[in-house]
Amino acid sequence: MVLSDIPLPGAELRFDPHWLGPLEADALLAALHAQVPWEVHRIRLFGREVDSPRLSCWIGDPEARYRYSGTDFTPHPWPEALVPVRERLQDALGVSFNSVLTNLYRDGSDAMGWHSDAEPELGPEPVIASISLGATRRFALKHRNQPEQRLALDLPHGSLLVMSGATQRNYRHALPRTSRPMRPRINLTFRRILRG
Ligand SMILES: O=C(O)CCC(=O)C(=O)O
Ligand SMILES: [Fe+2]
Repeated sequence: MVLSDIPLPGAELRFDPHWLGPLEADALLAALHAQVPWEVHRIRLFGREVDSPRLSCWIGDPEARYRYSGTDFTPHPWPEALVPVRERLQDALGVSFNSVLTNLYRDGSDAMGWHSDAEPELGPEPVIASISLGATRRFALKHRNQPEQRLALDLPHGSLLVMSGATQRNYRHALPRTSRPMRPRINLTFRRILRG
């Protein structure tokens, strides 16, 4: 496992395209597909409540309650398949994570719009560890007020992207939809909720 820095002014990004081996990644994808109680979360869009264009599940320790897109989530318990993944991430990064937001993008029309993970309960400089499984999708970052500062990064099966430092304060990110045929993709964003 090799995490390399990705240079982007005002951000702190580390990336390993092969954090999980292909067989490990296959097994995790299959287990999560089966074990996670996938839900359609409601999000606020231009002042209206709509279904989000993906399936999601909020997982975490019991005290890790979280407000996301205007909704309060009580976490689901950790599925067995995620227990060793959390341990390995914590050992590798020296950070303890008490929750993970899982998203299932069923095909290329499932997506996530521009946002930053800057909720107050994550603290001022959160470490967010993002594992991708399944289809390779393009992840985009753009600076809040310097439009020339932007980055697009393909996130392959088994990859790990770590966002930390001022990344959430300075940048928004998104997972755009695509018209190309896409198999399903699962993304896991491990987080630490500071107050219970
Ligand atoms: O699916 C992705 O790669 C991004 C997910 C994300 O930004 C989030 O869960 O906050
Ligand atoms: Fe995010």
